[in-house]
Amino acid sequence: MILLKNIKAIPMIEENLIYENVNILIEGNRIVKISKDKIDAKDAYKIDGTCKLVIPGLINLHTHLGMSFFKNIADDLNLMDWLEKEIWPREAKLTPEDIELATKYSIMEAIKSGTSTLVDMYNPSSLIARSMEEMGVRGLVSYGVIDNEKPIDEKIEEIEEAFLEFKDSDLVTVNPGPHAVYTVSRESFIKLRDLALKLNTPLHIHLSETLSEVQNTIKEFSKTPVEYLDDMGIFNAKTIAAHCVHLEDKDFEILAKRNVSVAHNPCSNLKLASGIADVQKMLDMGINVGLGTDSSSSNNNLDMFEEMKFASLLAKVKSNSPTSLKAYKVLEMATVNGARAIGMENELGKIKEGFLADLAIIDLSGVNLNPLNNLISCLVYSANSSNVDSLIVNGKILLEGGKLKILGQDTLMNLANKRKEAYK
Ligand SMILES: N[C@@H](CCSC[C@H]1O[C@@H](n2cnc3c(=O)[nH]cnc32)[C@H](O)[C@@H]1O)C(=O)O
Ligand SMILES: [Zn+2]
Repeated sequence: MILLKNIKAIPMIEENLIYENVNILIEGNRIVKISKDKIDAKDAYKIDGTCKLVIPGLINLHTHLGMSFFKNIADDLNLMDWLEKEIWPREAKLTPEDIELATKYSIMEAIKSGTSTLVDMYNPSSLIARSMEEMGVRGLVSYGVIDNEKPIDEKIEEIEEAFLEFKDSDLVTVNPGPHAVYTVSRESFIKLRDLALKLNTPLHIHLSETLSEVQNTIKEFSKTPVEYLDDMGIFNAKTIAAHCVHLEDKDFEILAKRNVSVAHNPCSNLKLASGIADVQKMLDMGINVGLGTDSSSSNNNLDMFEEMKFASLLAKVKSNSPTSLKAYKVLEMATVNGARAIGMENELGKIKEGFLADLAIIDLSGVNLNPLNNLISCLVYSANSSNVDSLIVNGKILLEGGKLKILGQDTLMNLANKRKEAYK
């Protein structure tokens, strides 16, 4: 049992609602009681909430955890130059041991920035899922598929095996992740969709990220990437589509009608000069939009606070209106909407009795956060990951007082700095 005592909370159950002073009891992996009155729980581990704020753990809806060795070595390029000239040749050399180390490094970075759930796209899935379990975070582990020499049927077998291996896991689910329309054939797309339907998992893809992706697809198939996938029935599976930067009006309509969730990655889109997604329009049309960082090689960190601020500021410029994407809406993207995208909206993304105990605690004493006025604005416009004090995932404390409770931070950092040399 864990008891958070006298803490401020943003429960994300009603716009702008703040609990000024509450007690929250966690039993097992759930929040069991939230009360203004004293909660008696003698045996509980107590966390003093003085000068602290608790929010739902953040949900990073799109990332590639295995890419942390490539941070800050392939900057200032557009997507295809970055992938083809710099990233794919290096990824071809990555050993499974190094993918594990890079993944754990990224998970550490995520934990320290208040992220409790990660939606990843990489492989091998069983290794990534195991790394998430070992470090205690929640995740959707999408097996990234790019068509190559390895037959698609073999990959499908691997995905199914990994899915079954983690079927009973409290933390992770394995699912298919066809990379994009320019790397995956029609036949593979359909097989991976059928697999997602069979396993009852989401499908995770990159979609309409750059103008050239859209132009090439129109040239080849006389359809936008969104239309091309829709005509194939891909969105029959519950889809998480990363980016959606270049959409035509009919594309917005298709995404809304087919209940596709979008993972918005503002920093990566800016850094690769892909463009600015029209998030306000998506939200206005009822499209579920969450927030992701993409990898730490195109971002170049996994700080969801930075991502929230960029999302809000960019939406204002994009729609030429400062009232676009107000702070509370961005916070929703990083919590409630992320939970909806992975089908967990009834137990994740809010601070509510019965919900899973995934909570991030912010230390409100930071100089950058004070003088303290509106707590919601403070989180989105003033905070960064260094203000994260603690993280609880599935009822377990992973970070406390800014310190990792599990794997040694120094050990991971030293190992990663040594191994990165192999990929320069
Ligand atoms: N190499 C794997 C597939 C990995 S899927 C994930 C892929 O997405 C790539 N990636 C990372 N960020 C982006 C992005 O923003 N757009 C498109 N691809 C990306 C990443 O480099 C990686 O190759 C295989 O075929 O077995
Ligand atoms: Zn990506």
